[in-house]
Amino acid sequence: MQVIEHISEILQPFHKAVVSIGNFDGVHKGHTALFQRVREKADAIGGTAIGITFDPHPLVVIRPDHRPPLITMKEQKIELITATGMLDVLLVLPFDKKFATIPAEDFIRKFLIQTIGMQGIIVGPDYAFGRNREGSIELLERLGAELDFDVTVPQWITSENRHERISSTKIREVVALGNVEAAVPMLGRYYQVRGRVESGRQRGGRLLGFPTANIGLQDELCPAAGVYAVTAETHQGTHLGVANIGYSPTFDDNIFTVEVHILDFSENIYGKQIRINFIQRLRGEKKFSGIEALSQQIHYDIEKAREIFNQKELKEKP
Ligand SMILES: Cc1cc2nc3c(=O)[nH]c(=O)nc-3n(C[C@H](O)[C@H](O)[C@H](O)COP(=O)(O)O)c2cc1C
Ligand SMILES: Nc1ncnc2c1ncn2[C@@H]1O[C@H](COP(=O)(O)OP(=O)(O)OP(=O)(O)O)[C@@H](O)[C@H]1O
Repeated sequence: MQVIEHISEILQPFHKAVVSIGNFDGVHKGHTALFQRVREKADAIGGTAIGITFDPHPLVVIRPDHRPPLITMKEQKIELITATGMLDVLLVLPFDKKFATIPAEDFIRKFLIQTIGMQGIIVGPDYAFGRNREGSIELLERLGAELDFDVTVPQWITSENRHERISSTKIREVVALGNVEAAVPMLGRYYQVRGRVESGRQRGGRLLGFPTANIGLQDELCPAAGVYAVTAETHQGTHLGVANIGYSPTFDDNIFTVEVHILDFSENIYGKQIRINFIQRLRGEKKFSGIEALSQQIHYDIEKAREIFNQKELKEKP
């Protein structure tokens, strides 16, 4: 899949472009179903399957106070879309204030038709884009009749054990509440955060007997404070672990951290990028009477996490 991040890189329209447009935050099962339809339609007409997304997320520019925490940062989003194997091209359009003022009709005529060469578009049932959400399905259908492109609106994709439709919003809600398990059927994978290992307060190893890698997050969605069974991906592979998110109330410094104790692991990974996959929430954070009580509880947490891993046979990368 070719990834294009600047419009100037598009030198001529694509051959019979079939496109889908969206933020695609999380690249959830609803999004992958759309990509599948784009692939099928492109194959049917011998065309090019194209995804169009934006960077940063439009709300960061339009309503920064309402910007959602992201399920996937740009790098992971591109990786996941690539991994679907369904698209030929992904356009990641730089989104800024000027871009936000383009009327939807101009965007369709000048960009989608003239620049991209669009012959078909596939969007979900509520989709609308552009200034004031003018780029509605009705507008697409009207211009499709005039300019000769097809508009396909598939049914909502709902998750197997829930009756509501899958959406980035719903995934953010459940993860923010710590219900990371509920995100799995919607994402088709575990919820993951990525970050660089920063130095912590040096208490974990020395005082508690459980060294932890502290992770610096950027704009990603952080699961609710608490303790989780996780896997951690390092340069050495995938390991089992227990993560703690919160303020470590047993100590009084009141600093928010995301940290993971990787089981059976003693490498120095300061400064390295790691990825944490959230399998299950074990409990909320608690204030303990002292270091010994906390340390004992972490032993129990690890036992519980090992049981969960064994049940799920999660020795390898999920
Ligand atoms: C699995 C696990 C569970 C934890 N649970 C709690 C907790 O319930 N309450 C608490 O105050 N700290 C908890 N901690 C955080 C420790 O207090 C923290 O790891 C310690 O302060 C070390 O911090 P440092 O890595 O910055 O040195 C937990 C840590 C881990 C790894
Ligand atoms: N469950 C779904 N089934 C089918 N299409 C979907 C589904 N969810 C989103 N889409 C479609 O995917 C495209 C991208 O949508 P978008 O990035 O806004 O995702 P979203 O999950 O609706 O996000 P949000 O919850 O933040 O609005 C749109 O055409 C949208 O209608």
